[in-house]
Amino acid sequence: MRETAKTLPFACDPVRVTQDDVEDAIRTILTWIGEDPSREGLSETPARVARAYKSYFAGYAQNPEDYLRKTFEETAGYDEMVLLRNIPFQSHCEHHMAPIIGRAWVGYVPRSRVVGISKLARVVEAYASRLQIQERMTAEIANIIDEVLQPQGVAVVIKAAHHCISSRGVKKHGVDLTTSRMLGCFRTDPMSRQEFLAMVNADLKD
Ligand SMILES: Nc1nc2c(ncn2[C@@H]2O[C@H](COP(=O)(O)OP(=O)(O)OP(=O)(O)O)[C@@H](O)[C@H]2O)c(=O)[nH]1
Ligand SMILES: [Zn+2]
Repeated sequence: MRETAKTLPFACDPVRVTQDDVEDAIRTILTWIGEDPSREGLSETPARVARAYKSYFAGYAQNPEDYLRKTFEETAGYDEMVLLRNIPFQSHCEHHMAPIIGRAWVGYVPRSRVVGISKLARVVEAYASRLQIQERMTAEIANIIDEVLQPQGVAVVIKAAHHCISSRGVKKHGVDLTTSRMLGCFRTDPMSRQEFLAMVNADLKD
């Protein structure tokens, strides 16, 4: 019987997949596209690709919740919107493993505690460093901030270009996908929503 991902001994157990297994898989792909994996220029490529994948998908080893655990309460009662704008990210689509290159806007209205602003970007980074569809990534970022910080509201907008529709398939360049998730006051209060979207739109005009 031909070995498939299901019959291989390491199936579904990432701990048992070795660097050698990954390099073999890359050599298989190189052969399949018509290359000679043993030629000089490609001899180190399987190891490089394995390292690159570790980096692209570092988010599987991260728990985004952890980034939001440390909060600051001495805010003098600050209860207006906190908005981190234009957060660049790169991800990969789960259908083609092709790059998704985009920007995120993450806003929230604190109840009593605020989080270090770098942590909002770290949450984006952790979810982006996994195979994604943009809708899920958008929801995951908003949901985790809502769960851990329990703010008055959370709003997330993501605008991204999907290379799977530009470099292959339908081959449409210059097309972006915009997604948003509004929770709490951003969902129920049109003024909060408008204030947030006005800032996003101002950035999108730049
Ligand atoms: N909703 C959504 N779709 C995505 C995202 N990234 C990629 N896709 C789409 O996922 C779909 C996968 O569709 P399939 O028909 O199974 O794959 P395919 O035959 O490669 O499709 P084509 O890209 O049209 O060639 C494609 O329409 C992609 O454009 C995303 O973040 N969200
Ligand atoms: Zn895709």
